Amino acid sequence: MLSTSFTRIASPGPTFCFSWRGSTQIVPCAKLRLQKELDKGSKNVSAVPKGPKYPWRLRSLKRGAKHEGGNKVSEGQNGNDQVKIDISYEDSDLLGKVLLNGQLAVDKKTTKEDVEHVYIAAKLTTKEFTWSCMALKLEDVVAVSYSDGTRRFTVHAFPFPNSTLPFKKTRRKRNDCHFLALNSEEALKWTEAFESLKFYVNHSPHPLPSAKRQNSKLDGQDLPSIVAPCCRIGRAMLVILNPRSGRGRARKVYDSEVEPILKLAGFKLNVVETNGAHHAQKLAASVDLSTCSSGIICVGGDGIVNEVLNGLLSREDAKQSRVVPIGIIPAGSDNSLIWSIMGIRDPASAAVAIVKGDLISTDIFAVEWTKTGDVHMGLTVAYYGFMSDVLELSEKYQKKFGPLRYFVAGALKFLCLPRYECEVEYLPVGGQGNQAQAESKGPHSEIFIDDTLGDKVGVDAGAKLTSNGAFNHDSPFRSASEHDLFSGTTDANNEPSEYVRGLDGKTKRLSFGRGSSVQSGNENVVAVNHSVAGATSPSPRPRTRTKSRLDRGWSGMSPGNGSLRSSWDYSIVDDHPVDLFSACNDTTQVLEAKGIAEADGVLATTKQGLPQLQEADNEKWVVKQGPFLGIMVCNHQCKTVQCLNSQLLAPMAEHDDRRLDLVLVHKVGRLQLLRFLVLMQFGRHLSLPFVEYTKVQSVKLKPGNNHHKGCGIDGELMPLNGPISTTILEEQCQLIGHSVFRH
Ligand SMILES: Nc1ncnc2c1ncn2[C@@H]1O[C@H](COP(=O)(O)OP(=O)(O)OP(=O)(O)O)[C@@H](O)[C@H]1O
Repeated sequence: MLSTSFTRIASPGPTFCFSWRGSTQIVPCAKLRLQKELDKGSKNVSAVPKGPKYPWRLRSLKRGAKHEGGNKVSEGQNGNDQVKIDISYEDSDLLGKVLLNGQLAVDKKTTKEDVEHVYIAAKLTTKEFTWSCMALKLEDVVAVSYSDGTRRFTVHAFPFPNSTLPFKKTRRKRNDCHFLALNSEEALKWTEAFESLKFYVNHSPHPLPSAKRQNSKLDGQDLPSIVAPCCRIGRAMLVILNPRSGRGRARKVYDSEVEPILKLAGFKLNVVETNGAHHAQKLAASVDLSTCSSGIICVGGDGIVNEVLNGLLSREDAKQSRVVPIGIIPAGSDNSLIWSIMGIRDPASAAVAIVKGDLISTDIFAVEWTKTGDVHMGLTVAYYGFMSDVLELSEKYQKKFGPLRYFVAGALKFLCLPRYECEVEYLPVGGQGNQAQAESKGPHSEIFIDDTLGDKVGVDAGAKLTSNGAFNHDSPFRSASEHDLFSGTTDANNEPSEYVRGLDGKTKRLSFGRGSSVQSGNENVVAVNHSVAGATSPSPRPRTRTKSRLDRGWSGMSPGNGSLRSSWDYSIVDDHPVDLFSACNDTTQVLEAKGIAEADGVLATTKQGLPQLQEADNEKWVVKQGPFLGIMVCNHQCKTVQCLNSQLLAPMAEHDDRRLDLVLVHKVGRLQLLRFLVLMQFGRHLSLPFVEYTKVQSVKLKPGNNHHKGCGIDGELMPLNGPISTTILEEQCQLIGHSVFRH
């Protein structure tokens, strides 16, 4: 059902309102056109809103006539003054299914006896509540109040006020609409209809009958003759509020904008203010879950949500705590999580979303400190480099500048732009690794595998090799499965291709398990480290050999883009440790070592059927090292509300795709960094040649010998005193709310 109406109100101009997807819109151009038509006294009214937002068309609608499609056009009571066009699209679900039709009067709440209530047609659909030409979107309705046994009820809504100014920030405002039903049974029907739509009904007792009321004719009809609907049991929630969030106004925001909504909707709230860092984490780790059965609401920034998540997941009863839903009230500096996932950034909208009670499953990533085994979970982004330095510096300015502290710290860091040496290893999703490499436009010179050869063997010809890739034996980037590989398993995917099968014996041996490509920033040499079992494998002897076309072709030559995990590389350096960040100019040494290792038939002898082998079969780790400006591992788009609305760090990220989006920003000068920051405001920074973007399953990072010893996880500064690895967890967490993009 699509309802369209335009009304001439007080001033001469008619307003043209139409409802589309449950929202009432004013169309200025249509308004003008309609006004012209009406002023001309034309009997034909043509309103054709254009564009994808308004896919329907009204053409040549004659007042009082029947539209060709059978849609009824009814004339208003006052001739030209009010015209209501009611277009029924029976098959469409624009305004939802009709639940209840009836007559209601707007309760003027006056004590005067002689006030006459005019009953008008009202309708409740699954999307809207309409009476006369007024409409309330149900997504704005929070609760209904009903005085038992009377014919009065109130619908509490928090809609956005209509604003004609495009840049004006609008806030939801409370709008209580009071109604009088024809009798108490009718009133109960209405409240029951709302309740069937999962709205909370506040039942207040019948007001004590005053002498006046007892005499009243109307109240005679109010006598309760039916049982009141049973209202839902109040939902118990723990509210953890960070009073220092944002500009330190979280408490005020909560009291004025959030609590009234939650209380109206029947929530039982236990509000606790944090008294310092990690308080929220401790609370979430120790709270009795039965006291917050409906979830925990975090009032603050992303940091407080992160603390609550980590607290919940650290519990012994993790099975139960993991499913505790988390609600977010954005009162912090940034609130990237709720803004990116739900498109909500004002506290009242967040509260309304919590009231609706929908759940959004969101991926969780875990950052593990390899040396200590410590794990910290995150929902938004883990980063290292410029951003973590800015975060570190910004903490100094928290009190002085509030949310602006990031700008101040960013500007200061920008002036003394450091370089961040580190090694990044990642596992791309679905063979993206090679593609990512092929498309990589980094400023470093790279050597590509011979395209012709690559084509011939049916591998990704784009796989490229750069060098500098020597890794220490004790490289941290070894997960459980890597250890298995490390202990000498081969990759099943590294069976020789048809092409390789045709090669001579030595070359054939050399063709196993290529593909771990190492990209370095600066050197245009090739390093393909291939190796095998540490302890059990014979010690590979370095041998000098010149780089041949065939040598270059080794990398990535296994069928199906088979690449060996880079962990294979470590073992070869086992006996020949090479400083990670020293330029490995003598790449031939590495190549040679690889050749020897394989020539010695180590691969064949070390294959063992370890359980993780299958899992590792198709994994192709890509290693990059060199100076970077930033390494960001994003779990969602990472929008921020700091600058423009269009700013997003990872434009292609999804919060629930079980993937991480890796953004690598190579080291560039200030001007280029400025370009990056500006383009990021429009989400167009990926086009820059020094930016790489890959969807990954896992990322490992080993910081170089920098002075930068911090990384950020969801805005929390963490020490980075060793290598870390970031992976998506199997489990997801539940955020309370829904995406506004859905509507
Ligand atoms: N009472 C408190 N006093 C000082 N710090 C606190 C207090 N409560 C929590 N914190 C710390 O403040 C950190 C940041 O809080 P939060 O993320 O809520 O606000 P924000 O930094 O303003 O917002 P955002 O993270 O979105 O930028 C939390 O991680 C927590 O460690």
